Amino acid sequence: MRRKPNRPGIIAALDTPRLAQAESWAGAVAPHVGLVKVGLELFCAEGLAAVHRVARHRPVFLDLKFHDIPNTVAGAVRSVCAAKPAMLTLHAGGGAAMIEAARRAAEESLGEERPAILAVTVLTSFTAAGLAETGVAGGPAQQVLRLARLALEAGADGLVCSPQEVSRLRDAFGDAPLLVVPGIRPAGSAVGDQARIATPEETIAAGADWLVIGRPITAAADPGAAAAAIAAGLVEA
Ligand SMILES: O=c1ccn([C@@H]2O[C@H](COP(=O)(O)O)[C@@H](O)[C@H]2O)c(=O)[nH]1
Repeated sequence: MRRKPNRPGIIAALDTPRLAQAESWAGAVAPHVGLVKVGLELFCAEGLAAVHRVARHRPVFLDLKFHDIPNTVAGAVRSVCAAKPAMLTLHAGGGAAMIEAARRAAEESLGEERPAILAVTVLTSFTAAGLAETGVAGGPAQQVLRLARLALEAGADGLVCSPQEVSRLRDAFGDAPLLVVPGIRPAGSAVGDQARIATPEETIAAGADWLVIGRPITAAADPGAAAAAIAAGLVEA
């Protein structure tokens, strides 16, 4: 299982349906990032082949956000373990039994080499109002803490949360959980569909382990240079 990084790092999100594009980005950013992300867009187009191919550049954060009955999620985890991702995600809202089944399946598939199991708490695109529309009152921070406790008690190795919950999670759960954080926007970059955001430096200062960064890198004229600039900012921070 992938342990905590020696220092906080970047996961570059390769969000494209084209494997050739993903490989080109992976090659360009590899010197500046710790992992590359394969998400739904690339996986639905190219499947496990994409994980094998981009893993030639950096270890893979497989962000498919499983959310189904425990037996189905366990089967999905066994299937993706064939490509040996370093980390995979599921929705904490799938419940304790689902998370326990996922961890067991990963352990049975790969033993010590298993991927870290990360539980997605509240998507970074949610505002408090949007979350209330789904029937969750009390706001994102409260719901993130509730789901984080459930997920960690069920055996998750870490959490996916927004930059705005990182320090509260550290206060509540200490240093041990891996905190993997999207919703990162360097000063001046387009916010897009993200809602709960912060800069890379603010997020590291709050206690994140990994920053998941997509469009601020991949939409840049030179993705390698964009990743290098963000990484340099983190070293200074
Ligand atoms: O709550 C979440 C969980 C996952 N993501 C993923 O992170 C990247 C962010 O990309 P940007 O282009 O930097 O917005 C993307 O792949 C999401 O699927 C997230 O944003 N929020």
